[in-house]
Amino acid sequence: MQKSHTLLNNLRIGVLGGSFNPPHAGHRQISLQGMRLMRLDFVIWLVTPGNPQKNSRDYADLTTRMAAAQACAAHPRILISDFESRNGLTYTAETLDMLTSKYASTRFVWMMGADNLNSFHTWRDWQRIAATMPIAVFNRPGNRIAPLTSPAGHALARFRVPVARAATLPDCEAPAWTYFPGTLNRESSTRLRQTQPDWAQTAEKA
Ligand SMILES: Nc1ncnc2c1ncn2[C@@H]1O[C@H](COP(=O)(O)OP(=O)(O)OP(=O)(O)O)[C@@H](O)[C@H]1O
Ligand SMILES: O=C(O)c1ccc[n+]([C@@H]2O[C@H](COP(=O)([O-])O)[C@@H](O)[C@H]2O)c1
Repeated sequence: MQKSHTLLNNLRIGVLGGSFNPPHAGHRQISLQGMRLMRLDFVIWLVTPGNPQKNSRDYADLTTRMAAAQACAAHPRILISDFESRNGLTYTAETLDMLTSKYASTRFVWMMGADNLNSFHTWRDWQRIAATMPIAVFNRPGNRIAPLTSPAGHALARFRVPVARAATLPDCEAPAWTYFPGTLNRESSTRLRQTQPDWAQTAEKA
């Protein structure tokens, strides 16, 4: 009992926050890539009740996005969570504070696409986020160079851990981050909303 409890406490978990409106192959691909290269036990898709910088009236409801995420992930080590809505959270800084205080011995890594590193300096308390847990940034078409020279990329440059040492990232003291140039996935929720405008109704019926 004691042994399995200790094992649980030392899990390595990637946290991929997102709107998932709808979820897609790009989310799955970076989750599997992150899992493999950082030796993560699990990746949690943290389905946001609403990105504080987006208009949540444009979203499908949380239950629909969660169900679609479950169907899209279809992987025993990708977990879908409504942690933010259950705890009345929308800002990532607050979410990560609560996660790290609730699960003090879990090694968390915040995961995001390169487009979000470009705008990271506009997030509330972004420096506190960077000081809370290591960050994994995944390349995305159209974002090859800009993220590294973005205000946050620039400010955090000296804390960058080379991708060759990505397996150590979950063990690093924050701030620490790795940029994964890896396989690019062109999928986006924006494109899917255009090509499959009735995706939410389909997900609700499934
Ligand atoms: N194809 C992709 N490659 C790398 N990262 C991605 C990709 N798609 C999404 N992400 C990242 O996954 C996280 C959640 O993304 P989100 O749910 O907003 O999907 P999205 O495709 O970016 O949506 P939208 O097109 O509506 O902005 C974000 O950090 C985003 O950068
Ligand atoms: O906390 C913030 O200020 C903040 C600003 C923009 C985005 N976020 C979070 O970033 C994650 C990715 O958002 P999105 O909409 O690009 O999927 C999601 O968890 C959002 O809540 C957080």
